[in-house]
Amino acid sequence: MSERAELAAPLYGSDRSESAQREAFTRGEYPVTVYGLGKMGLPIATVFAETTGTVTGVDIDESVVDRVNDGDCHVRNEPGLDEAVADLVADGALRATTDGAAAAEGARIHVVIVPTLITEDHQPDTSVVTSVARDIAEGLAPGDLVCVESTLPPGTCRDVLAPLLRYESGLDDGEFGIAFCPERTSSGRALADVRGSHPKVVGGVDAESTRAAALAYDELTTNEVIPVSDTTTAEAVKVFEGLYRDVNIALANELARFTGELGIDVREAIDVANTQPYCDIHDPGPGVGGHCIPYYPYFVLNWLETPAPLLATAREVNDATPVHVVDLLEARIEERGDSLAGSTVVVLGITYRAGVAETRASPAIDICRTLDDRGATVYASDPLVDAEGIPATWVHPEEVGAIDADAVVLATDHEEFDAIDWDAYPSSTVLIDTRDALDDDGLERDVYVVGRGP
Ligand SMILES: NC(=O)C1=CN([C@@H]2O[C@H](COP(=O)(O)OP(=O)(O)OC[C@H]3O[C@@H](n4cnc5c(N)ncnc54)[C@H](O)[C@@H]3O)[C@@H](O)[C@H]2O)C=CC1
Ligand SMILES: CC(=O)N[C@@H]1[C@@H](OP(=O)(O)OP(=O)(O)OC[C@H]2O[C@@H](n3ccc(=O)[nH]c3=O)[C@H](O)[C@@H]2O)O[C@H](C(=O)O)[C@@H](O)[C@@H]1O
Repeated sequence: MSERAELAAPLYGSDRSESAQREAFTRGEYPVTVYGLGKMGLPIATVFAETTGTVTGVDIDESVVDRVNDGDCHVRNEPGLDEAVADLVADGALRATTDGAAAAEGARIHVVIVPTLITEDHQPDTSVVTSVARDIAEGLAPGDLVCVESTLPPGTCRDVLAPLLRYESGLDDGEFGIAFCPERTSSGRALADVRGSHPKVVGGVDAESTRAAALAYDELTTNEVIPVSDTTTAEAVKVFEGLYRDVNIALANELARFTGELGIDVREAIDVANTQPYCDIHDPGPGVGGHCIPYYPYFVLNWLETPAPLLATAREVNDATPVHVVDLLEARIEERGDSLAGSTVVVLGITYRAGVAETRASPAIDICRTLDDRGATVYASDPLVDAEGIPATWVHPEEVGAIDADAVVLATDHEEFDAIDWDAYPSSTVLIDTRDALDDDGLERDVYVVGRGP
C-alpha cells in the first residue's frame, strides 16, 4: 500500500462495522475529491463538505479555483450556495485546486462531475470524463472508491472507465470500487436537490462498490438511496429520465402546432388533459436547450446499435421548433403586408431557460440565427449572458423598450423581463410569447402565445 493510504482507512473493502464506517465518513476519514466545480460540481462539493468536513474540489478553470478558495461562489441563482461556500471554505472544509492528479493522491472517495457533451456530429463525447479518470488513476490506492455522477452513455463505466482505471493505476479488479451515482439535480434548486429532493441511485461494478457508495450517499442525502444491479443499470436510469423528458417535450411542441388549424387554445386542452393521472403532457416552448436533455438521446442513438426511431423523431421535432417560431413570426409580419427581411426583431432571452447562465443548445440562439438568415436586424437581451458568437446586438433588459422593434419574441422567460411594459409598444409591433409567460390578460393588445394563438 502507498504511504498515503496508511493515513486513511479504506471504505471500499473496509473490515470495520457499518456504523464505524459511517462515523469515519462523517468525521472526514475518507477524504473526498470532487472533479468539476461547475453548476453541479460546486453544489455537490458543498454537500460533501458539509457532511465530511474534508473536500478538495478540482477544476481546470483557474478562475473557478481562485474564486472558490476565496470563499466566493461563481454559480449564480442557487439559493443558499453563496453562504455555504463562504462558510465551508472559511472552516477549511472545502478547498480547490487545478491539480487533479495531486488531489487524487489525498482522496479515498473520488467524485466525477465534469461535462459529458456531444461533438458537432452528435457523437457522445466522454473525453473529459476519461481525462479525469487518468488524473484519478495517478493517485488511486487500494480501497478507494470512484463515484461517477456525470451522465454517461449506458455501458461506459463497465466498458471504458473500469478498464482505464485498472490499466492506468495498475490495480486489479476488486482492489478499488467504481459506482455510477447519477446527479438528479436541476439548476436553481441544486443544493436542495443534492441534499435529497429525489432518491439517490447507485450502481457499482461489483457488490462492494454498490455497498460503499450507498453508505456514503446515505450519509449525504435526506432521501432514500436506491442500489441497482450494476453501473450500466444506473447509467440507463439517468439517461432514460432525460429521454422521457425530450420525447414528452416534443409531444407538447407538436400538439402546440394544432392551435391554428383547430382554432383552440392547445395549452388549455393540455392543462385539462393533465387532470387525470395517466397524462403528463409537458409545456410547449421554443425548443429544448441545455447540455443535458437535447444531448442524452445521442448517448443512445449514436452509442447503441439498436434503432430508436422515436428518440430520433423527438429530436427532429424539438430541433425544428425554433424555426417554427420564426415561421409564426414571419406569417404575422406578412399578414400586415411587411416582410421579415429588413424588419427589426428583439429576442428576449439567450440562455436555454430562465435563471440559468447556460447557452449550450439554446433555442433562443437558434431563433436569432434563423432571423438573421432571413434578413432581419436582430437584437438579443439577456440578464445573465451577452450575445458573443450570436448574430445579434446585445441590449440590456432595461433598454429593450428603446428599440424601435417591428417584433419582439420572448424566448426565455427571465424574471427581469416581467418589468417590460408591453402596452408601450405600438399596436403594429408583433409580440410572440413562446413560454406563455406574459400576463397578457391585462394587455390592451394582441400577443401570439405559442400553443394558444392570438
Ligand atoms: N447541468 C445540469 O442540470 C446537470 C448536469 N449533469 C451532468 O453533470 C455534468 C456537468 O454539468 P454542469 O456542472 O452543469 O457543467 P458546467 O459546464 O457548469 O461545469 C463543468 C465544470 O467542469 C470543469 N472541467 C472541465 N473539464 C475538466 C477537467 N478535465 N477536470 C476538472 N474540471 C473540469 C469546467 O471548468 C467547469 O467548471 C453534465 O455534463 C451532465 O453530465 C447532471 C444533472 C444535472
Ligand atoms: C428529467 C429532468 O427533469 N431533467 C432535468 C434537466 O434539467 P435542465 O436544466 O436540462 O432543464 P429542463 O427543465 O429539463 O429543460 C430543458 C429544456 O427543455 C425546455 N422545456 C422543459 C420542460 C418543458 O415542459 N418544456 C420545455 O420546453 C426548457 O426550456 C429547456 O430549454 O436535466 C438535468 C440533467 O440531467 O442534466 C436533470 O438533472 C434535471 O432534473
